[in-house]
Amino acid sequence: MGKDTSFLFSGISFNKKKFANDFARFKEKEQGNGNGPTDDFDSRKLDPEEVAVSVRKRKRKNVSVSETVEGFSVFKSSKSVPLSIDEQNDQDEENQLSRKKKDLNWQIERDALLRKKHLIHVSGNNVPSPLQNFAELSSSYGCESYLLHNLAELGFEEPTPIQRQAIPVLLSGRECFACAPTGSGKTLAFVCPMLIKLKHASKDGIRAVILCPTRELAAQTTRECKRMAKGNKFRIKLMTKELVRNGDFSKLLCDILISTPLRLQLAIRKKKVDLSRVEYLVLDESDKLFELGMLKQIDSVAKACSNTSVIRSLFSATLPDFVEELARTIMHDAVRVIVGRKNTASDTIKQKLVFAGSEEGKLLALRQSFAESLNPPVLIFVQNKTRANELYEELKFDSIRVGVVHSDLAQKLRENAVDDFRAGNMWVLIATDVVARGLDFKGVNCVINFDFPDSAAAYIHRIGRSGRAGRTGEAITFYTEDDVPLLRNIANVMAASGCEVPCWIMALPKVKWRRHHPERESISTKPLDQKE
Ligand SMILES: Nc1ncnc2c1ncn2[C@@H]1O[C@H](COP(=O)(O)OP(=O)(O)OP(=O)(O)O)[C@@H](O)[C@H]1O
Repeated sequence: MGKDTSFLFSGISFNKKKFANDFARFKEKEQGNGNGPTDDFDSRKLDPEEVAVSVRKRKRKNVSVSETVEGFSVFKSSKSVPLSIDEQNDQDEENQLSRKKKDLNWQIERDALLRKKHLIHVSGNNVPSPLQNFAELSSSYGCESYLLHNLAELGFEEPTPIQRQAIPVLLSGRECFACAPTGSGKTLAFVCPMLIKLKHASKDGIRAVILCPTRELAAQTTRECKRMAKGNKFRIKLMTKELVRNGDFSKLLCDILISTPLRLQLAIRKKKVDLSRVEYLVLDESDKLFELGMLKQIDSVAKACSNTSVIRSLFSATLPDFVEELARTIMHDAVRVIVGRKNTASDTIKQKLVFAGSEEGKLLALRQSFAESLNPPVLIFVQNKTRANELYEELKFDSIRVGVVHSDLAQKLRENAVDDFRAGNMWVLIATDVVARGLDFKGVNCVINFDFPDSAAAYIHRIGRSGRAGRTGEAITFYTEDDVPLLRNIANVMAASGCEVPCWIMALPKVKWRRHHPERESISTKPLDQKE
């Protein structure tokens, strides 16, 4: 046996006397012309370079290097063999791979912890990491300094949970449907990535569209967008009635267009706008937009945004299952982001239910509560326009500064009412659900549901006008016998956000909520002959 292979049998002694015949045959083969048994591994001369080549070959075939051969660790001894350049490269490659693997695991762990801390729940393939801070926008996503400067000027130190996750999702070019509590900064979550991705103003036509269910919200979003874009020359336009009538978008430069679905649909029909270059389409308050009344309008806008690489995103504080299902069928590889528990109210709002007995009882309770402590600004929601006017007529002589807003008012009056309330000139604003969604009235102390809301979602959005951006707020909901069957549904929302609810209400049977618009007695206390 050649000495080169002796390490394979170290510790084994061969009795040459006892196996003399075998030994003689073996000798013959060894001393022959070199055409010895090629399948006899023991007799082969092992050259270190050959070992290295074989290792590489084996590695390429995904065979582990530390694998043992017939019970012997063949490569243990290779420690003593100096590594060739190829070997060294292989080892470096391997080290790099294991480092990458470690980094990836660390990143996954870090992401999970951050999401857990901020109650962020995600689903989808390869969900991008949540933001640790706003600075990451520039280090990882090329955000320009004007935007970081604007964020700092507004006093936004940390991203809110929805911003932490939705911004990187959209910046990674993924579609997204997101649900986060009222007042949690969803607007910035879709405006910020849009500004970063569009980079600069261009003459290419409309590149982003934001749809909002009401004109007030569209106007507010336009303001917010402009505030964020300060220092950049983006053309950000609100679709007004005048623009639909007289605007010529072929001449009007516009990068980002904000509109209600109806106005945009009209403009599309009149061939006033070309949406074929739209890269971003946002449906804010998406569940409202997907309601029957607006679905057709949304459909025509979505079709007009014909660019196949358009990135669509859906945002709301309430995300019913039917919207999720719809979203899944129309979106590609979308990421779902939920902050907290889906369809719950903000936990900074103290919620209360008050039995008012009758319509008359509600007015009494309201006046009594104002007499005890009126802590403006207060927002009062009623069921319809008639009742909004009736309540306004009752309160306007009560020496409190009160206003009213609903969709029958002229646009200018609507705007004035909202602006006066925002500015603090008006203490109490009586409203229909037209201002229930999205409007950011800073510091509303109390929301009063004078009339029971017509759905759990309406309740969440109405009371969400207070307790915004981490502030505290209060919500009082009056109810009468007519509303008792649906009390449990509201109580569930209250309990989910940590409010106390009487046991008897939680013991009420659960009912499927249909649109709740009971016939209510008039609010007006005027004698019949003086009523309009
Ligand atoms: N990172 C931040 N830090 C502090 N405040 C913020 C931050 N982002 C947004 N805000 C402020 O929070 C408030 C609520 O934001 P926004 O209106 O976007 O909420 P929202 O989640 O869209 O609410 P809604 O569901 O009612 O539409 C605004 O006044 C906004 O300026």
